[in-house]
Amino acid sequence: MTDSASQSDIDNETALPSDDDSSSTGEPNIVAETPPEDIPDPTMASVPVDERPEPTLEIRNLHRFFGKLKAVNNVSFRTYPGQVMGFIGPNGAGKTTTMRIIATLDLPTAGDAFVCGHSVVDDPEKVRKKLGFMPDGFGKYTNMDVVEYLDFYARAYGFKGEDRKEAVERVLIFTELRKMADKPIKTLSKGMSQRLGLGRTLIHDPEVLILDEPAAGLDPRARVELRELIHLLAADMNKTVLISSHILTELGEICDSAAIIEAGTILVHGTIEELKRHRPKRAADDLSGIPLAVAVMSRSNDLRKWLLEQPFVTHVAPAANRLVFEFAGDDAKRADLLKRMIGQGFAVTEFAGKSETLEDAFMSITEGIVQ
Ligand SMILES: Nc1ncnc2c1ncn2[C@@H]1O[C@H](COP(=O)(O)OP(=O)(O)OP(=O)(O)O)[C@@H](O)[C@H]1O
Repeated sequence: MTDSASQSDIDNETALPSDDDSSSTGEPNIVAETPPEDIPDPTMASVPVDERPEPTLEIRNLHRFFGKLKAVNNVSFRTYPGQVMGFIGPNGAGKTTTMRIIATLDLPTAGDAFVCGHSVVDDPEKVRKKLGFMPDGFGKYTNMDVVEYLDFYARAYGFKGEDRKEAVERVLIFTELRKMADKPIKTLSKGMSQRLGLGRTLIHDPEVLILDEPAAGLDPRARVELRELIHLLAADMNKTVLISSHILTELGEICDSAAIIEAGTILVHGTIEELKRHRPKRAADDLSGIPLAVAVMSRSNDLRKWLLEQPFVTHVAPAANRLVFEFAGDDAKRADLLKRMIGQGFAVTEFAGKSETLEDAFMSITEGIVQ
């Protein structure tokens, strides 16, 4: 897993601009790129560099400034065929700006992105053939039928005759919109409408899919259905999917890795398991530690008071039928704490590390910075 510390190490090694370099002009002053072998790559961490496949999506030192606002500030990552990567961050973090650049709808202030080896700066036409982009909000021509809409996009991508019919049919079947083919778009539910948007993105059978908040506004069933389609695209059809969301838990089940971005900078990039285990670096005088949970058959209030007096224990709080607290001691001290607790006559039924959710990770990694 990479975090902001290692990213800044890379910056120093490659003489990328410090914040101060660009504050007066709003222009980054890039003099060297991150060497490809140093681009964050959590899913390939255990694969020797010379045995790794070619990435289908590679973002290299991407910057996009709007005046002095650093909407995207030195973002780098890679993904591969058959992988789903989550792009997670609060509002205004820089997700859409990054995705628009990958989709060749905007140009970077500095840096580059490569789709199947083609540069978005130098070869946008080649990128567009390989890439499908589903934006946050998209026009739907609501008076058109579903089939007309898909046919329109198939024409736009240059399909003719039987090939066009086949492309539309393939998408209708994949998105399970076949039975809605002749219905006007305005009669579709939000979930169906999002599936149609995904279908439009798939009409030219791209290798890389960029999906900006595709699950926003969907009810739980529609979310599950969309998630299933995205899983199929990667697992069965070997596509690379970059998907953004505010909600980490939503992506946990389908993503191979996720990058958490805030204020234009990737804070952490890792596999989902790595993100769950992530602990922010703490100041030397910060006494808080790993979260633990303890349950007792009775005398919970007494235990709470007792815990508050113990060394290395902080943040004691009741949660459901348990007490949760943070413990800064090592394993031996943790074992000693349990021994003394039992020695005090507490009937302990559970003493364990509190399981971390992706939401816990998101909250501990991001700070709520708004630029
Ligand atoms: N064309 C533009 N001109 C000026 N500022 C912009 C422009 N586009 C985006 N921004 C700013 O760049 C920052 C990043 O915006 P972006 O839309 O990429 O964030 P996001 O992570 O996608 O947020 P959300 O989840 O709300 O969509 C924001 O502060 C936004 O206001």
